[in-house]
Amino acid sequence: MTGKADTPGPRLADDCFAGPQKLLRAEEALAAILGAAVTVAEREEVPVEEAGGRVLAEEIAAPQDVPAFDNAAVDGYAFAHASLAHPGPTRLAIAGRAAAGHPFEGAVRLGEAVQILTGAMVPEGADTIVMQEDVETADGHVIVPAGAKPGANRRRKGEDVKAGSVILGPGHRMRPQDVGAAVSLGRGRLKVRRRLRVAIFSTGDEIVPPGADLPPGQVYDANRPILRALLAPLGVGLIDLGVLRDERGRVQAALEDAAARADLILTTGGASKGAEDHVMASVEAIGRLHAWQLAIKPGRPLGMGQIGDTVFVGLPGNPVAAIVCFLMFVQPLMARLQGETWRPPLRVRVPARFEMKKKPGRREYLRGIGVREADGTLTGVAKFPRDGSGILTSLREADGLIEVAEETTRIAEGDLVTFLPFHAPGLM
Ligand SMILES: Nc1nc2c(c(=O)[nH]1)N[C@H]1C(S)=C(S)[C@@H](COP(=O)(O)OP(=O)(O)OC[C@H]3O[C@@H](n4cnc5c(N)ncnc54)[C@H](O)[C@@H]3O)O[C@H]1N2
Ligand code: MOO
Repeated sequence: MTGKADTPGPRLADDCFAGPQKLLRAEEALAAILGAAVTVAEREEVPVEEAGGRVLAEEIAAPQDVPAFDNAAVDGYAFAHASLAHPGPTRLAIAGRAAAGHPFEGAVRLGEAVQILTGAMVPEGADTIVMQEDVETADGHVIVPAGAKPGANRRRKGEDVKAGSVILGPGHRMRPQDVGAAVSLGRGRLKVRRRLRVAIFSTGDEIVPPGADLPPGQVYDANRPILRALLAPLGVGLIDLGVLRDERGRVQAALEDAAARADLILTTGGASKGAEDHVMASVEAIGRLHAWQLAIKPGRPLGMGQIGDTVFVGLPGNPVAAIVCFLMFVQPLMARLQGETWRPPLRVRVPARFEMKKKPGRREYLRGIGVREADGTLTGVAKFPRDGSGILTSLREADGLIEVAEETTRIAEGDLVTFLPFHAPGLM
């Protein structure tokens, strides 16, 4: 089912993440990532029922109008508007019935009406429909009140989609409404990009797998399960290599294995400058590595590299920094690798319900708590009081990130700040 690669040749330019040696601004880092990464996921075909969440790899055009015929928007009576007396009401003879899937055979003549159900084809000769609740019937006749507008309650052929129009294009991640639209155009199968293969593992002599005993000085491997949870909604093929002992030979073998099987390798920890780290050293030995220092907080160190055609990202070890860097840099990278059109996340401007001072030169991602009225209306954003990048509580309590620009040095209560909500609970 997997199509042949449609991106022949090297997938990545050699040394594509080479960047300047100074602190990289967030937008420079993003531009470098978007500029270097190319689509690696081949096309494949899936039944439309399984296309939800997949990245479309073709244009979807309408071969015919949707709806394909004029139909009733309500249960009621269909007739020619020209039949109505002025001023009304008008008594029309009921000539038959049209139900969804069971059209009325024949034409509706002047002075006649046809009983019609929602979704049924509007019979020839009729152009207007009145709701069942608005009429009276007796002796095989319907009494239509005055005031029906011509064309009332009629859904027109092509009013949803016109024949020939292109409704979706390559790079679009299919949402439920897109799946429905594709089906309504007659599609049974869709060309999509195959799932990205993503390998993850954790290293660190202090890292202990979930659920194990915790000796003094050790910490649980929270980052790998965090990465899995971050990757789950993106629908990837996951290669979880677990927690690796911090030993050069093992780490290098794991990286070689991962590079042979995955499009992307994600690790956390050991990303900071000068770290005695086998992961970074191994990537350097068998591929290329650039130790980026980003002008952002949290999340300064970011290892960007490649092993053959496989992209390597070494996220910072502190969990908050790892998550922020995943959201801001890995998601756009994955979009690129999968041929998905990347769009910047939604940024809303809301009044600050906090104040702060900051040094210029660095972009900060504060953890934001939406201030909401009882009905959910957002009226401002508060900041979680503690900023440490090891304080996972800050993200657990947060509804999103507050993005504070590099040049900003002070935020006063009521100033408009940029808020990036994690998601709109309960909606698509
Ligand atoms: N002298 C310097 N020290 C540090 C710098 C620096 O530039 N110079 N940068 C700081 C910043 S900012 C960050 S972020 C961290 C990032 O360091 P690493 O990516 O090298 O990460 P580690 O040192 O390995 O670990 C940091 C922290 O995260 C914990 N960790 C690591 N892996 C996991 C895991 N799988 N699950 C849960 N927690 C994990 C680890 O125990 C450490 O507490 O460096 C600063 N220092
Ligand atoms: O990158 Mo670090 O997040 O500030 O601890």
